[in-house]
Amino acid sequence: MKIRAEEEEAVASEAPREGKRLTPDSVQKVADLRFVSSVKGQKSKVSSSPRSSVTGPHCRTLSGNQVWRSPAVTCMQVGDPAHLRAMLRPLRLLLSGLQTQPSRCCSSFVSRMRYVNRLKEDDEACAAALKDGSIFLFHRLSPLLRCTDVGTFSPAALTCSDVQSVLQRLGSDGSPLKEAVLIGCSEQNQAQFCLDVGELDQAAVEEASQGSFIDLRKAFFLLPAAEAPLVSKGQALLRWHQSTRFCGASGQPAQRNRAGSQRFCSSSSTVYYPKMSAVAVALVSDGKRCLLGRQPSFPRGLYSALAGFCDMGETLEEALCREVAEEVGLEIQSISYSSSQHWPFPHSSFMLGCHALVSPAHTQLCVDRSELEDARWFTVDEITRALQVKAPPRRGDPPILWLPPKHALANRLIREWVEQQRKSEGGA
Ligand SMILES: NC(=O)C1=CN([C@@H]2O[C@H](COP(=O)(O)OP(=O)(O)OC[C@H]3O[C@@H](n4cnc5c(N)ncnc54)[C@H](O)[C@@H]3O)[C@@H](O)[C@H]2O)C=CC1
Repeated sequence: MKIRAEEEEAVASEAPREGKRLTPDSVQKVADLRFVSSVKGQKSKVSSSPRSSVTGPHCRTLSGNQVWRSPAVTCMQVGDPAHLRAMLRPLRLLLSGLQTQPSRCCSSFVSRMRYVNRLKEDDEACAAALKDGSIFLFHRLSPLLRCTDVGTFSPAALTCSDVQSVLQRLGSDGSPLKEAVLIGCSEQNQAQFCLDVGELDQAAVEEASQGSFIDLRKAFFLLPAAEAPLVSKGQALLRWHQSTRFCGASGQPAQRNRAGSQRFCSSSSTVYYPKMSAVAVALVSDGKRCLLGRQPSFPRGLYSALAGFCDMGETLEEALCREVAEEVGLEIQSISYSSSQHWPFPHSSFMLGCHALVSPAHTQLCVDRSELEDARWFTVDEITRALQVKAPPRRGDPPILWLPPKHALANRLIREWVEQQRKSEGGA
């Protein structure tokens, strides 16, 4: 693509350089300028009409915060037979945009994702973004939470200067800030980082930052569903850095990039990226009942969907069929994918959730007691009652069924199954 001199200048003026901060907006402006240039380039190849000129990209909001951008609008002289067509073009584009994927999308979501991607690649831009960003503190992998006015909990988002003053107050020179790891970008276009201050006294940091470090197992379930993934991602990245300081090939220290999205060993030229283990989780049904199992380590009364780590080289379907065969001795007939989740316990897993069907003629369980303490079929009424239970059963309480918490993918699969059963009962 050929960009003319003044456009190159315009692109350069928006492109990040020394002393100029990279923001989601500047990333978008550069993309816009390049886009206009590319349309001009394409136009001159297709048509050389002197009456046509490109004025710039055209935005319109279709829904929510999604802003779909149509190709650049071409201006025509009034009186030109093409004038009417040109005037109707925005309407045609809007209508076609409702039916098909537009050719280009520059929603604020896209800008944020591109911005985060740039920060991962550009150490200087990332260091600058940290100064304006928000930082989530952890102490030995426990996130800092604050209690809100309405009694709920929220991860404490500190500014860089807040963290600097906390560090200074505790006699630190501020160098721990270099260990901050990029986790994303907020909807307010602020880069988000996490930082473990485990070297400092926990109570002193809590006092200085007006929050409490809470173990992730507890924190995860105290937080609203929208905020729990943020702390779980932060913890997963910090844990990965703490356990991947050295190269497995050379034994030499592996250096991290500024964003903390990778580590590199210059001795063996190996790049390391954060890792997750793939786990298949399935809610097995025979069409009328669903199958749940429990491990001896589960809290009293808790039953969950069957799950297992994917073996190297296995597909999701193969892993599910193997796990169900191993754990309860059943053969799966069909699988439908539901959704996925990052699960931080005990270490990062990438959970892939499915619904699985077995033949109603072959539902006899043969439980492998080395894997599961128990597995049972439950009716939709039993599950519906269990979904109403608000607190786990205490010692001495009569035995009741207790289901995984709402943040867990297994809970989602169970709710989806109940909904599906109710629908088919209604349809029957
Ligand atoms: N979010 C959710 O809704 C659910 C999450 N889970 C999670 O899924 C994971 C797997 O579940 P289970 O198999 O029941 O757990 P598990 O912890 O009982 O693991 C079973 C066996 O897999 C092996 N293993 C452990 N880590 C591994 C790894 N990284 N890669 C390969 N093999 C490994 C070990 O031999 C272990 O004994 C657990 O981390 C569990 O917390 C399980 C069910 C629901």
